[in-house]
Amino acid sequence: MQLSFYKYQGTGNDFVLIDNRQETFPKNDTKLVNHLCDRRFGVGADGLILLEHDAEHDFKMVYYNADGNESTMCGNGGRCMVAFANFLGVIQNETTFTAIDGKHYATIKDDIVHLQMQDVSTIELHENYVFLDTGSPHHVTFKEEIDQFDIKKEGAEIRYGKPYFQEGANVNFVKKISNTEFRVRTYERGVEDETLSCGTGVTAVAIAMHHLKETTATEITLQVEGGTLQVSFERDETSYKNIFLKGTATYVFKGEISC
Ligand SMILES: N[C@H](CCC[C@H](N)C(=O)O)C(=O)O
Repeated sequence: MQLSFYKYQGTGNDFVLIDNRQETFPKNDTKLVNHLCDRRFGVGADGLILLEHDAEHDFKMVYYNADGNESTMCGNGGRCMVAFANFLGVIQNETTFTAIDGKHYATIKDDIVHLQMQDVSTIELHENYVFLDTGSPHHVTFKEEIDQFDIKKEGAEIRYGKPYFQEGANVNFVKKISNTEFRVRTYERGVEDETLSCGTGVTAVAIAMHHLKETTATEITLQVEGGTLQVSFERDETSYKNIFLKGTATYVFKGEISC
């Protein structure tokens, strides 16, 4: 089978994007998705995302981790899908689309995408970490020596350990830079390694830092390995709302692969 794909990246979190509006992609073929994401035998990516028709909104995104399994919301992938939909002419400069965690409003100008994330009303405070779900599950913990530690080892120990076990969680290590800026490195579930950026992850970090009173800002800059992201939000007495993840989403190349 010949498969056309597009490669996009959002602050270094990279994806194989496929226009599946004709519904020809074998969606249950876990081995195929894993192969396409393989950085030596396939295209290479942190994940694969299908663009499909949606009954109510402009399009639907279906997200798969590099391990081949369909997974929960991908914030950087959502931003790349908005850029892809704009490139295909499916949308102009604003959209509402459907993902596994519900509908998302987004705007695009040049290659900057502002993506609205789901509201967050449950935040678990633990002794040395915070857990919250921003469309994907995130464990957030401080790491002073953020440049000098084995993120794959320490990230995997947390991701597979209690209370996550096989279902897992994404693990975000944070260092405060200022009241409005934090450095984040993320070990991603389903990639089972560090990614250069994690959209739902930096969203979780921004909200956790505000909740812990590490910041009074409601527009926060997150320095990630692959670049810089902004997260803005409003806080009412019960939840975080109007949460936006903002940053570049870039077309890299188009290709054909036989598989
Ligand atoms: N690996 C995540 C999904 C992708 C999250 C990340 N790439 C993002 O940008 O939000 C999980 O299985 O929970």
